[in-house]
Amino acid sequence: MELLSSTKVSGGWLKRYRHESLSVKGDMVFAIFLPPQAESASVPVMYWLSGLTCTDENFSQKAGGFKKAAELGLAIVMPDTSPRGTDYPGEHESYDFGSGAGFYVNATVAPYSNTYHMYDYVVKELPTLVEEHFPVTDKRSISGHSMGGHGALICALKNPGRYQSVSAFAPITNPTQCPWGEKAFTGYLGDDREAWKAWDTCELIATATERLPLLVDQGEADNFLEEQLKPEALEQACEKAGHELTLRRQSGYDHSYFFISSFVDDHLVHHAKALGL
Ligand SMILES: CC(=O)Oc1ccc2c(C)cc(=O)oc2c1
Repeated sequence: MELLSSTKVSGGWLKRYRHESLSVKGDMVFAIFLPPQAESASVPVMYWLSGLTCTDENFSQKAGGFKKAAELGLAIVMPDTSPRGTDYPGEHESYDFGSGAGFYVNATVAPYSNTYHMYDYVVKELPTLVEEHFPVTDKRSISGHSMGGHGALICALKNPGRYQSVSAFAPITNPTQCPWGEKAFTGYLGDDREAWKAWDTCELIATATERLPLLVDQGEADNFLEEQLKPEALEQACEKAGHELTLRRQSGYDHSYFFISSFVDDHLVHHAKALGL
């Protein structure tokens, strides 16, 4: 692992690293915020999954979450949103597919299947690395925004026992039924729509064996609300399965990090409680 930068913030430290990833067969960059408590004890971790076009840096620079995380004694790990450094057909042509748009799935269609294994990376490889090298416990929570909200929800639903809590900001709730999801899943998973269901929150809710309560914030002035995000589909799936959902529709808020920064403290407190802080 190569340390790229180390910055003191809110009494803790924000560090960025580059490392060689086996899951994506190439270098990946991630950031970790270590609260002041990590100087004398191991602390639990919240994984933050960012959305389309983002990198490990968006949460650090725009969410404003480190003051509360420092107060709570919570580490935050922020991975990148896709593998980098390849040049597959279509990889750099649009904001919603390829580079910066890994969708937190394991691609099965060539050439993306060679390296686009963001699910394995964020669920297994990165936590193993983080727990080996930093003063953190194996108590984990997961959250994210938009494409990353979808990622957080599927990672939790597909891995009972792995996370203590899950939350999301404006998540893509039903990717098999919206344009962003249909485009990404076709490119990464192929034409068999049945295979897509293993990566769709609304489908996974029906068969979830663990019933972690979901906390979701959604801005009502979000331009992507009706066509892409579909919170009502999540509401219906949760209602049908008897899965606890706190869906907060926030009046006037859009899809930006201004929205995230307005409610990030609530999510951090939600995770801290579940993590026993
Ligand atoms: C920094 C920032 O604003 O990030 C951002 C902007 C737009 C989007 C969209 C449209 C989708 C998504 O998944 O993430 C995302 C993130």
